[in-house]
Order: sequence, then C-alpha cells, then structure tokens
Amino acid sequence: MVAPNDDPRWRYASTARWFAGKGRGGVARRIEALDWYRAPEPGHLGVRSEIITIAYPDGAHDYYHLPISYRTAPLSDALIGPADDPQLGYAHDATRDPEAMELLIASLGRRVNSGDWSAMLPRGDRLTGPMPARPFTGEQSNSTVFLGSTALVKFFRHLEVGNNVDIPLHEALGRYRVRDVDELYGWVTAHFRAISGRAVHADLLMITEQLKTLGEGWPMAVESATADTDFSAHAAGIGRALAHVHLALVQAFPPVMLKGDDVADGMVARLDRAIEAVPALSDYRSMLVVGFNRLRGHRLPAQRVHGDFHLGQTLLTPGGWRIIDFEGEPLRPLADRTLPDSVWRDVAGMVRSLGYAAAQDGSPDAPARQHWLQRSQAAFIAAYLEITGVHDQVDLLDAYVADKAIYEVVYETRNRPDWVHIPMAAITSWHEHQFQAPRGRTHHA
Ligand SMILES: Nc1ncnc2c1ncn2[C@@H]1O[C@H](COP(=O)(O)OP(=O)(O)O)[C@@H](O)[C@H]1O
Ligand SMILES: O=P(O)(O)O[C@H]1O[C@H](CO)[C@@H](O[C@H]2O[C@H](CO)[C@@H](O)[C@H](O)[C@H]2O)[C@H](O)[C@H]1O
Repeated sequence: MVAPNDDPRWRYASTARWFAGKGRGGVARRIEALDWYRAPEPGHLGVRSEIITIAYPDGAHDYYHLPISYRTAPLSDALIGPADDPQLGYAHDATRDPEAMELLIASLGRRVNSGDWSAMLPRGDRLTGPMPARPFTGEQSNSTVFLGSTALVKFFRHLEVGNNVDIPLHEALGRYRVRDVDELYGWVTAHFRAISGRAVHADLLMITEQLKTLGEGWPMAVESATADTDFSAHAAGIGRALAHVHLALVQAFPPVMLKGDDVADGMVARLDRAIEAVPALSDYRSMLVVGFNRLRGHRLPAQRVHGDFHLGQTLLTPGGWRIIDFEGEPLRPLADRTLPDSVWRDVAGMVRSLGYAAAQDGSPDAPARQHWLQRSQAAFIAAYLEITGVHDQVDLLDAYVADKAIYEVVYETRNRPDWVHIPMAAITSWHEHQFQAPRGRTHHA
C-alpha cells in the first residue's frame, strides 16, 4: 500500500485549483474511502467519495473531498493515477468522468442511506430523464457539474465539519418560497471519524436547479460600464432580488442586535490583520478607524445574509435576476460565515462589485464611468430600500464598503495582484463616498 503522502490522489489534490492549503507545508495523513455509490463490477466502473485528511506543521487539519471513479482502463481527461488497490485499476476525478457522474446521481435515488453517507433528495422528482453530465471548466474553489439543462451538482472540496453554510440557506429560502434563488434539489452528507477519533459529519455535495440564464451579472455589467449604457434597470432588479432574500432569511433564522462597538472592533481587527498581509494599507489606517468608530454607541440589527454578494453571484433569467452561491467569503473562517451579520454586508458587496465593473476599461475616474457607477449604485440601493424599508440605517453602508474593500485588497494580493489597484483606489478615495440614498441615523444604544 502506498503511503498517503506518496499517493497520486494527494499529488492531484495538492496541485488542484480548489486546494486552498498551498504553501502551508501540509502532508496527507489519511485517505478514507466511503461506501460505494456504485461498486465496480466486471466491465463497469465504480464510483465513491473519499476524504483526504491533511495535517499542517502548525497542528491544524483539513479534510478535502475526492469523488473518485475507478476504471480498468485510464480515461485521459479525468485520470489521477493507478489505484492503491491494483484490482480497482485506475483512479479518476469523478467530476470529470461523465459516466461516473450519471451513475452517482442515479444511485442517490435508489439508496438514500449507507453506513457512512446519506442523501437527502427533497426534489428528487426533478432528477429524472436524460441528464448528460458536463463539468464546469472555469476557475472554482469547488467543482460544479451540469446535469443536462436540468440541474447542477456542486461538489464541496474543502469540507466543513458540521453544518455547511450554503445548504441550510438554500433550504430555508425554498421553505419561504423565495423565487430569486436556485431551488435546492438535494444533498449528500458524509459521516466519518475526524483525525481526533470523534464522529463528525460534513456535506459532500449539493444538487440545485440549473437556472436558464440569459446573461451573467459580471460580464453584463462590465460591458454596460465600458459602453456606457444604462444599467440601472438591471441594478434595480438585483437590489429587489437581494431584498427578497433578506426578508426571508430574517424570518427563517433568529435575528440579533449587535453592539456597534463590537462591530467596529471587528472591523479594526480585520484591518490590522490585512495590514500584516498588505503593509501598504497602513497609510490609511487612521482614516479608516475614524470611519469605523462612527459605529460605536449604536445598536445594529443582524441576521443571516449571503456573505459574499457580488455580480458573479447573479444570473439573469427569463423570470428576472437570481442569486447563487451562499457560501460566504472564502477567506473568512468557516465559523464566522454562519454568524448573523448586517444586511449592509451584502449591499456593500454589490456596491463594490459595480465599482470593479466600472474599473475594467482602465479609466475608472472618467466622468462617464463615474456617472455610470453612481447611477447603477443608486438604482440598486433605492430598489433594495423600497422593499426592505431600512432607510434609517443607510449610514452603515460606508463602513461596510470599506471593510469589503480591505478584504478585497488581501484577496487580490493573493489571487490577482494585477487587480489590487481596484480595491486600493476605493480605500484611498473612501472619504469622498457619498451614498445619497435617503439617509438617517442608526439606533442609539
Ligand atoms: N443554479 C445555477 N444555474 C445555472 N448556472 C449556475 C448555477 N449556479 C452556478 N452556475 C454557474 O456555474 C458557474 C460556477 O458557479 P459558482 O457557484 O459561482 O462557483 P464558485 O462558488 O466556485 O465560484 C458559474 O458560471 C455560474 O454562472
Ligand atoms: O466567487 P467567490 O465566492 O469565490 O468570491 C471571491 O472571488 C471573487 C472574484 O471572483 C471576489 O470578487 C471580487 O472580484 C469580482 C470581479 O471578479 C468583483 O465583482 C467583486 O466585487 C470583488 O469582491 C470575491 O471578493 C471573493 O470573495
């Protein structure tokens, strides 16, 4: 048997786009196979989920999900390498093996329970008929596979021990019949032993409705900003969709009141961590802290929110704008992403995203681009406020916009250094922000 650290499955995982532990010196401790979705038979492939445990020098552990198909002959596009057990032939990334995908989905309908995984298919009735599998090939932190034009399967790669962020939000929005999101069709949960020996669970995948898309928010906004066409009707549609989502989430999960002092402390602490990663931010520390301090002495309503709302999470369908991907910010610790937060977190996300779109042609300060941006942001905020009616809290937006731009500076430094100037410009000109939607004061404590 090959040691986990020399196993081709670890070599594959450690270099994959979705592996977030690169550069941390992790080693593979264990690769655990769950029960087969479909066991191999002579002449037929087998497919199952496997969980790889990675140990880091600082004592931390991560669990990553490897959906693996085993074939007697290699399939070039999906090949990982020879199987650990020679009888199984060759290991493949099942998300890139369409036949394996179709067998996996079919098996969920037949077996809803096995010893170490369980499937919940509240809308299993939608998963019928021919659904040829097609992997999404874009850059992703998870792996998505489209099933015909019916559904899509999102394979979580970095497993969250305990409750996943995305599934309960989708489930609640479905219960409240919110039409502004994709419908949840089902999910699969693994039951396994953590490295400590403790019995734990983690969600392996979710299956949702595949929306019929007329366009995607990000390229549409970039094109509109560059050509200087009016985007305000679309921005308003996005604002309405977000408002419907927030109104349902505040009913589905208990809202809380946050102390403005705690929120300000959190923002300052995030700023200081960001300065460690990007020292150039320190020039703006005092200006930003003065802004965050304006939250002190207030009480701020908080609830479950989207958490990473930007144009890339919006799709235009024949029925209007839809919102996808409720996983929160990938750089934020998992435990934080399920905490109640201000609705202004999401509003600020879209305000920033429109700013990114306006910066794409390289002249964000051109009067036409500034006009496009102000008109789009105002239409988005006005449509949101018209439905939610939270006019009395608009003051908070500026602080959340800065908090988001700080996150983006770190995100871009790590992922797209050529883009750092976009959020940096938002920070250097932050004092000029004027969100002119109806303004008022926040609640005093
Ligand atoms: N419900 C859906 N219907 C149709 N397309 C979708 C749906 N969800 C995601 N997509 C598309 O799949 C791709 C990846 O989606 P996303 O969930 O945003 O990935 P990630 O979370 O890894 O960024 C995007 O092109 C997106 O437009
Ligand atoms: O889609 P994810 O949940 O992985 O979000 C991360 O990646 C986003 C980039 O794809 C990043 O968004 C930033 O860039 C967008 C343009 O590509 C822009 O519209 C967003 O406003 C900006 O924040 C997001 O921050 C990050 O969490």
